[in-house]
Amino acid sequence: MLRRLHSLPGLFAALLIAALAVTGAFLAFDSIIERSGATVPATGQVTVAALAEAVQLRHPEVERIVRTASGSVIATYFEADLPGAERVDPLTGQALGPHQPSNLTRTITNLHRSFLMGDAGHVAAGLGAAAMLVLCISGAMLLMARLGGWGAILRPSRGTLSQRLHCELGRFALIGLTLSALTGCWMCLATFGVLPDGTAVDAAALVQPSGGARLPPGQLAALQAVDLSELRELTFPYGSDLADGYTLTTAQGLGHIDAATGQMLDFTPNDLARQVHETIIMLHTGRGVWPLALLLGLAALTAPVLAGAGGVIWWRRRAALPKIRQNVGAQSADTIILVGSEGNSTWGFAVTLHAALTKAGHRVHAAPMNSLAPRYAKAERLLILTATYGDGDAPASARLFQQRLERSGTVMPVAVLGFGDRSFPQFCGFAEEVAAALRAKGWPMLLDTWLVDRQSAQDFAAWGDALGNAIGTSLALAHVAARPRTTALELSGRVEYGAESQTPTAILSFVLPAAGGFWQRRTLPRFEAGDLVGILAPGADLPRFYSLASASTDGVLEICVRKQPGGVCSGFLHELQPGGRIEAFIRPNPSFRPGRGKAPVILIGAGTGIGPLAGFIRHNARHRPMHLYWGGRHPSSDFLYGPQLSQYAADGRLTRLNTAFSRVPGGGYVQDRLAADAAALRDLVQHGAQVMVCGGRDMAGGVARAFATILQPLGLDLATLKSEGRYREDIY
Ligand SMILES: Cc1cc2nc3c(=O)[nH]c(=O)nc-3n(C[C@H](O)[C@H](O)[C@H](O)COP(=O)(O)O)c2cc1C
Repeated sequence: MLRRLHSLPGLFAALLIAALAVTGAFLAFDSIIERSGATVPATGQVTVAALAEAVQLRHPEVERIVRTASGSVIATYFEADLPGAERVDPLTGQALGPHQPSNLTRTITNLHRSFLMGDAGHVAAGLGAAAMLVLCISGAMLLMARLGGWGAILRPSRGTLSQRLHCELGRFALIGLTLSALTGCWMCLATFGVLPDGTAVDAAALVQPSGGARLPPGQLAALQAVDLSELRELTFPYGSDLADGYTLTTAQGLGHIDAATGQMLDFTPNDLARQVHETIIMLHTGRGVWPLALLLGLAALTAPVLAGAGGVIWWRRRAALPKIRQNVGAQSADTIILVGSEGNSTWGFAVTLHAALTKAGHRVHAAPMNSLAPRYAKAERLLILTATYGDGDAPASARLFQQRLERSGTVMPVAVLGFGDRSFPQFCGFAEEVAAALRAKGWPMLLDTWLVDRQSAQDFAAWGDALGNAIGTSLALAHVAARPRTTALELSGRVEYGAESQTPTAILSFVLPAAGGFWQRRTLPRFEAGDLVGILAPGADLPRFYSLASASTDGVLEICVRKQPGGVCSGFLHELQPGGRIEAFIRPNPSFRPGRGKAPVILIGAGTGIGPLAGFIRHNARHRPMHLYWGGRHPSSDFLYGPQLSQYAADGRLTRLNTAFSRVPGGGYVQDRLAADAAALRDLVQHGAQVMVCGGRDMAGGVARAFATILQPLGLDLATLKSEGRYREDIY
């Protein structure tokens, strides 16, 4: 709901808001420029009386003196019956030059207020401000949910470039945009009289002027008592009409002054509505308060970029979701299917289940797990299908589920089906965690938690039978996995290692095959080091995933593959000769990338885990401190990337290389090197270092234990570091 609330007005109002924001930014910077060019006397330095006298000496037929919010003083007058206007030096009352309001500023002001369309435009601008307010509030809540609460407001954001851009800019501009939107709504409502603006009506003076001979303005006591900084506008008495007096508008109110006695005849102070309205205008425009104008202007400039990045995120999310036919609304469905997926294969199973239940006469709603609603009006059961990622962690579309479950007020029979891979120790760990959380909240279980290994269609069909029995509907779940869309790549080079230690390992480089036709891809799909490539070996239904050691900007797709005993895909890749082809697709892995900034990075890996770590170092063009701890068997047979690492250390991309070889006399493992370097590592952590671990499960376990010990004296633990995104793992 929150996401929809954030994306729908975002999409509809993107153009409207972008126009308001760009024009608003122009006006904010325009006011800063005007302010920087204006001379502003100190309080107490100049009285309105002195200025009025100086101006009238030069222009006997002066009509009005106006002081703008930016501090500029403008005088209007008649000379030989022709109207004139000039800018006035507030210190001396001397002319600074003719006053020529900029046409551009006027046009942009009107564009900003009403899109040059009168009342209809005012309404559109008001709706734009309202949409922006909804976006700011829903965006702030989404941001908090993403970062992990208000306490984590400064935590670095993660995700794709557009997600990070949207988060970081949104966080920077939140206060400015919210202020602009809120005050913009207020001003629009005030324009149409829905809210009071307390506009003072200049009625004639309540007390009649004496009608005597006029004194020079410099001698009028009521004007002598007003400091220039208080002035808004001073209207001079008309021509020779002795019954006419001065009208003075100040920050406090409006009064009339007898031109002969210099006495204030009456004074109407601004009422509360006027004071509030003026404060709102100041908060909206930043006029007179240049740091606020700067904040508002910069915040407004981010709005078009936020809209663009938000649009990309929305489009990607939409494109990634499978199209489900006859997906009933959440509040009308009798069966809710919630899906936790990262690579979308679980969605394929959900579609099969949805179709079977719909065919059996149920009204079914399917959605990501993150969309768990606080209540469902008609639902009789909830079916959760979820994959597991990381080391027993939630997939992307389920990260908010447990938080939402905590707040949910609903309870109904539920069944959890886990999707995972038995080669991971936390087999379907997240599904088990979700089932336990539901039980703890008192949700009755329709079935025990079932687990599906490696997307097995048989496991799924068996669960379908059990579910059918439990709900009294016969379900035949025949799932045929959709083959991912792949790109053909050609092996361009291989470097082999590990022959002596009986661990054949190869660094394989792939390129696009030479163009074979107009329709063939000409550039590599986009990826970064640390992303995953799924490779479908000939005849295999399921892809094997490898961490990428290169980025697409390198022009090659590079992976490190160790030959597994009996491994279909690793065997196929090791047999592949230059020119041989693979079918591959990219799976972004944004959670395994060095965070932004200059903080040091501690890279830890063993064996082929060096792949993405070497990629990170290769792309460390800014020479941010990078410390590599890597473990292998023997330096002469399997020192992967040995020559490149020496090169990186020499040119400054790698700060320190620490290797541990297990098959040399007195050798050890990478965690031993960490323990020996505990003090230096603690120092790096204290300087904000991020730790990135890549490699096999046993190594990762040993590293985690070693690091927990290293952190202890700092009063830190791994869980804290992980929650801050400073301890990231890519384990296989
Ligand atoms: C990087 C990565 C980490 C994984 N971690 C686990 C895990 O800890 N436990 C598990 O059972 N399966 C794990 N898996 C396997 C996935 O859960 C499994 O392939 C699932 O079917 C993927 O579903 P999806 O395509 O809908 O995301 C992992 C897969 C990948 C690519």
